[in-house]
Amino acid sequence: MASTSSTPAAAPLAMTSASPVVGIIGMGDMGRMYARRLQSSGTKVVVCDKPDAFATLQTELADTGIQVLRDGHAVSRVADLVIYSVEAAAITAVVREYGPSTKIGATVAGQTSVKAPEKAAFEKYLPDDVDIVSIHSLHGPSVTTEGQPLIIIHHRGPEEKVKMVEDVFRSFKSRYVYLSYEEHDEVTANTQAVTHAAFLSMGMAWKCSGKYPWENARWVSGIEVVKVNIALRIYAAKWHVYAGLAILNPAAQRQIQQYSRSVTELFKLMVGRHEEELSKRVWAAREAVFGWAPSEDAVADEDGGRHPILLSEEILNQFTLGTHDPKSQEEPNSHLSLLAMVDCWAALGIKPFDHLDVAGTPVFMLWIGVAEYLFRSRERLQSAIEAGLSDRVFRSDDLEFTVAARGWGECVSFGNFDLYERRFMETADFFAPRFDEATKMGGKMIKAIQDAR
Ligand SMILES: NC(=O)C1=CN([C@@H]2O[C@H](COP(=O)(O)OP(=O)(O)OC[C@H]3O[C@@H](n4cnc5c(N)ncnc54)[C@H](OP(=O)(O)O)[C@@H]3O)[C@@H](O)[C@H]2O)C=CC1
Ligand SMILES: O=C(O)C(=O)Cc1ccc(O)cc1
Repeated sequence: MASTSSTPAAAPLAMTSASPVVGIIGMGDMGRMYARRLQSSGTKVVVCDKPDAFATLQTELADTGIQVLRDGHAVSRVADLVIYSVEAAAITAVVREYGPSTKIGATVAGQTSVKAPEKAAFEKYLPDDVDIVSIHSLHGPSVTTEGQPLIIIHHRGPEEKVKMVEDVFRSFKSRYVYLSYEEHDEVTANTQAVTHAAFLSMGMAWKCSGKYPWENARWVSGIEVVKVNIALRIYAAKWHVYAGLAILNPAAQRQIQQYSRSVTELFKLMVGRHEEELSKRVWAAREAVFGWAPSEDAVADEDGGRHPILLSEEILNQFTLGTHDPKSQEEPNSHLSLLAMVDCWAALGIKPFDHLDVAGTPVFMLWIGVAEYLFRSRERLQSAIEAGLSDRVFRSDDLEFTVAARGWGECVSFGNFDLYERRFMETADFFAPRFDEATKMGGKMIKAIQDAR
């Protein structure tokens, strides 16, 4: 289905008088990042946010060369490529308002993380004489665009419009990935939505336990450091981004509900001490997802190039939390969040490594990395199973995690944005004092894993 281009660093865009004017509607984190990058590559950029933000935006961007216009009508009338970079829940209303003003022959794109509402809005409200070639950068605004996937969706209009979009974004040096609208939502449900569900559940479980994981003597190993930093990185970002891609993506429900089911079922097997059933299920999931038979340890050079080995002990041990010594004895931990993730992938027949190369976000890459790290060693996996069955100290954390995963599953199934915001923000407030530190460490981890690949 997907095809990717591996020539991100092609010749720089030659700017001529015929170069397209790029218009950006929505100057939040992503809109600003796009505007600045495009402007510095020599593209003419016109932007707007809501009309009440006009004056402030004009002052802020006064010396940048980026032209600030009053609203989306003004942007739509002059831009050859219009990019809607607004909240997913707002896309319908915003396109309904400004779409009809789009210049004849222009091309329209959206940055929204979930494409079903965007596609419906474009088809309904854009005039027939404009084309649709949408986009989605699969990374947050603080991550370099270089080498990251940039999805391009050719939905309506001639092939040359795709070329125009490719040329506009050439300076990003991103890796172009070509998908349809539907393929986009399927892939991002498998990669982003379910991954976020796991991290959101971890954060909420820690908050509900009333303790910071880095103050707990058990939170010392490399896997925990990744979990904590990525969870905090997600809670430090904007809730609507995660709510939109979970609630509005028709393909995401199945994954998120399965994750919640996997967590609950594995937890019940642990507390019921159903050793045989639990072991059988975990080892079968390992084989289904990673291809390693239960008797087989997976070491990089025995791996026959089947899957990339992403995280090594050296990489993991570069990162520590608090004053803990990362080399100290690892405490028993069921790693319920990871056992459930692999169980969920197995239950849904998802091959995470196939997605990684097409449309892996940095967060997804780290998540597969730690899952693979736990599962590739038979000893590590066996001790997680044993901890799940017999460790009593950790059980209350696993209970909180199970309740949190069920809660996120329900919240998404209700489609309730207000509830999502409340759950998200209450947890975010608990962790806020550590956001700066966690975001920096999360950034370093992402860089370390990318450099190691
Ligand atoms: N942040 C991320 O990591 C990524 C986000 N995305 C997607 O990109 C889109 C933007 O995300 P992000 O920049 O993070 O979110 P932000 O909330 O930072 O930006 C959205 C901006 O759009 C503005 N806006 C809303 N309605 C209008 C309107 N009628 N006219 C003009 N501007 C309007 C918002 O104003 P106000 O705040 O007043 O509502 C806000 O400034 C989302 O769809 C998101 O899913 C994609 C990739 C990564
Ligand atoms: O990497 C992730 O999953 C993130 O959390 C950052 C992110 C958020 C929204 C997107 O549409 C793309 C990337």
